[in-house]
Amino acid sequence: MSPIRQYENIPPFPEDVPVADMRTISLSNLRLGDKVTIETLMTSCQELGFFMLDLQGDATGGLMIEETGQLFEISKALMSLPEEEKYRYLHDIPKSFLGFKPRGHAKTETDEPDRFEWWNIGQDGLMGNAPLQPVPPVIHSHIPLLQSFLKHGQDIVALISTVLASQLGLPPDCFTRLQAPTKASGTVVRFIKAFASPDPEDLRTSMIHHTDFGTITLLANVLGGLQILAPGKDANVSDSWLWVRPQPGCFIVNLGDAMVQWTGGLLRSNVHRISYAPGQQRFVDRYSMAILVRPERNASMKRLTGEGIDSDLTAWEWEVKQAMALRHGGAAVESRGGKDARK
Ligand SMILES: O=C(O)CCC(=O)C(=O)O
Ligand SMILES: [Fe+2]
Repeated sequence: MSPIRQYENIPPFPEDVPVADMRTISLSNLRLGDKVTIETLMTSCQELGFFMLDLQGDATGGLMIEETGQLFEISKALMSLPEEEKYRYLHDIPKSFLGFKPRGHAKTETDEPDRFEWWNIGQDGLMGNAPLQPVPPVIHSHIPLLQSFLKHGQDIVALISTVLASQLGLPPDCFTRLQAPTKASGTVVRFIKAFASPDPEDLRTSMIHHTDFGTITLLANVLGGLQILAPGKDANVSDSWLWVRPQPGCFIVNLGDAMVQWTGGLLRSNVHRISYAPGQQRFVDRYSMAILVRPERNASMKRLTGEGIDSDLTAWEWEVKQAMALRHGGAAVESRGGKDARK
């Protein structure tokens, strides 16, 4: 999503790039149980695994629009800290994914260094499930804001999870009870800075193609740069990648691999990446922010419906395995689950 004022004073998203045809779901209509909205949600989660969630007109959504605007400012201050200060909060993979990931610590698909930084703030510390991770003062002074943003996000994720479970004929709480915010998990609030790409000779990817490995991701961005792999297309062909046009007042929502696993492939997690931003936007640093919800650490990854192979791993074991593949450039280039769009 993006608070409307973030769209001021940035170069425009160009009109002449191929964009993904993403459906927009009204949060307010979803909450009201509107039949068409629910069906659209279900279809989006089966065919693309991505949709736009319009927060406007919903009380919680409105608060999140405000909070996102404030958090973007905090993210800029955070990422502008001196390098040596940021390194004091370096993540400790695979023991912990929390904290700062410097530029170049992962690879792109061409085996070159990535060009983004992120900073993961764990839900456990924010919820009091665990001591708060070490954070610099710019974050420490805004913990209540982060907590409020996270709680509102949890509310939205629970709503989506419940609707999807019901549509699949499962107990409505079957997903929410595997991702209770009060239980230890790998859920994070993530601040991302993808660096400007002014050099026309160097337009490599910022963040390698991947699928998210949790359940549901809520993403806020303002500049373009996010690309999704068109269903059925080859990741190695550049035409297969579609830009996502950020929409003011909307979150981009996508499903992760845990949802595919639990539903035996009935729902889809789609490959995506951060490319350079399109048009004149590539001359500007790009900030994005996400809540990446993961199952509880000890949640079973056993299938709840559908067909396919069960997993005996716990959610935490599963995530570590996937994160290591991502770090070494061996990330999945295939979307998982779902069904092809009707022609
Ligand atoms: O910043 C973005 O647009 C996408 C980030 C992303 O895919 C991730 O953090 O998993
Ligand atoms: Fe992602």
